[in-house]
Amino acid sequence: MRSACARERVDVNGESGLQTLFTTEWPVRVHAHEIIWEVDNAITAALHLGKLPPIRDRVGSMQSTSTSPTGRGQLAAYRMVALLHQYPTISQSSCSKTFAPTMDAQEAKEKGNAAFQHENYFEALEHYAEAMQSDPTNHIYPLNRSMANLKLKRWSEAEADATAALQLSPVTVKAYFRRSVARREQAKFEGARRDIQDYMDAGGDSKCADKELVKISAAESARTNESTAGLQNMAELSLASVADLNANLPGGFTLRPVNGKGLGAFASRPFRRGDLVLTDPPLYIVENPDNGGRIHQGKVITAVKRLSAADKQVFLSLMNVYADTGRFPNPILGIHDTNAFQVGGYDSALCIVASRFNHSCSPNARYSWHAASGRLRIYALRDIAVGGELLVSYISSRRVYGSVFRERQQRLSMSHGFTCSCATCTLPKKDRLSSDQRRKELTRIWESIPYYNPGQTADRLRAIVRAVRLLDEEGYAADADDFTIDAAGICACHSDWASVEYWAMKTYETRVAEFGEDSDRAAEVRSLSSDLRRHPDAGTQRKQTFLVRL
Ligand SMILES: C[S@@+](CC[C@H](N)C(=O)[O-])C[C@H]1O[C@@H](n2cnc3c(N)ncnc32)[C@H](O)[C@@H]1O
Repeated sequence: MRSACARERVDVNGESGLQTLFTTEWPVRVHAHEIIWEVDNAITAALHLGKLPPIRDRVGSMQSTSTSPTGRGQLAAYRMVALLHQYPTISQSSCSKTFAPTMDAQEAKEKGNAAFQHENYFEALEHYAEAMQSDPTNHIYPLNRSMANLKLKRWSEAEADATAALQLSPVTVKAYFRRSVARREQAKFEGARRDIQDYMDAGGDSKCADKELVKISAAESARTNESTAGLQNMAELSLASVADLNANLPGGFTLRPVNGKGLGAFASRPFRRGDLVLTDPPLYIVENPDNGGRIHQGKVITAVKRLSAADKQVFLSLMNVYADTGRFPNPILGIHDTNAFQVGGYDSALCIVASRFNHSCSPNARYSWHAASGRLRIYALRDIAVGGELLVSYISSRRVYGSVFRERQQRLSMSHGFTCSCATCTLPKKDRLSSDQRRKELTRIWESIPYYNPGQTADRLRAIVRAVRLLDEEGYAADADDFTIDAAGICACHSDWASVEYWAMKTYETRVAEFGEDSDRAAEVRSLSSDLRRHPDAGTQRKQTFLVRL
């Protein structure tokens, strides 16, 4: 064990304390928590002494040269670097503020504790989040929030909070324990066991540790016996939670874990192009400011707070892709942003079941808002066999089929917070380049269409045919109507009524299959052929018959 004398030195002078820490030959039996305790202490002292910058430099250089024979000194160094990253901009004058929790934070924590005692875990989450915002240096707030998240079975959030508590204070025994539970529930057994080891190293209760290790082993063997295909990849939800979710689905598909994407929806019956897969009433709808560029945070929070307890629970079971990023300190906003659909112009709606559908850059299904019934619908864009994943596109038509791999990756990462791993984005390089070529050509055609002069109408129609074929080759089963509607219009200018009929019918069929017969989009083109006959541009060009067809 370390001598009391060394510990005193750490207490009074962060810098020399650290020097002691990293130049001492550590006996093998020294526990990690002791080193970490020292490191934590040294940082505190350094902050008070205003000696943070020299310590930061020193740790940087010591990281790779720790003298600990057990490797634990190195672990401590890494944790220390993590800790220092929390304070990169702290000036000497702000040190005391950093370590003196504000009244607001304390008050929020107490409100959180009161809510927790009354089993209002959801409310507790919010108070702890407020406390964390007012005082991001106090490990107790994320620690408490991790417990509230455990009660709500929000395992990945509980794990993230426990990690945050440990980054702020690496000897928080409870945080190791809570993180182990959260990891066990997510089937991260190795991490869960490591946490229990750290829990014991940090002085945790050995009986509790033993019980938890038994639970980890039981969960692991239950999982090994689990025969359902795909469950091996499950990282977000426990088996029981997935079963609960499946019990409440409308039919036609089930939810299953998909590698690296959380859950996804898989067909449990065959679908034909145009079949209605789902009609989903929103939990809530909020108006977004600035034409949908940003979410209206206050309105979202109010809408969620007004939900029934059961609906709140369902809401909280949804994915929060921002949980570990700090982009949305309030998890409500992170969940909303991950899952909400833009509907009816610039509003956003949260639909529980539809939210489980993953994105593809070559989707086989599409969501559309049916304003008359106030429901979000999902239609099959292609025939889908039993077992196929139902995939929608989260970004609008031309932005998907007209964008190459890199542009789509960037767009989805910026606007939706994830790196797309759909089948198109993970094609082997050669095939991906071909896909990029097709999408570039689609953009070129789209941009060139308005510039064909009246003498080149046959070429314009041929370009439209080429575009529809490219969509098909690309496995992109939507949006042919973007092109066919133009073909109908241009044929009307030349009074080619047979062609108008043909292209108008193609456009209508697409809209019916993709949005439903009773949709506004289908209604817009239902009488396209007769509308075009009356259109002011009809017959304005030399009469001509075109035989260009798909
Ligand atoms: C609306 S949720 C979809 C359902 C989600 N998979 C679940 O488990 O609840 C959106 C999240 O799913 C994941 N996801 C969906 N499509 C994806 C894709 N093509 N590639 C990678 N992750 C995807 C991302 O984490 C994204 O933030």
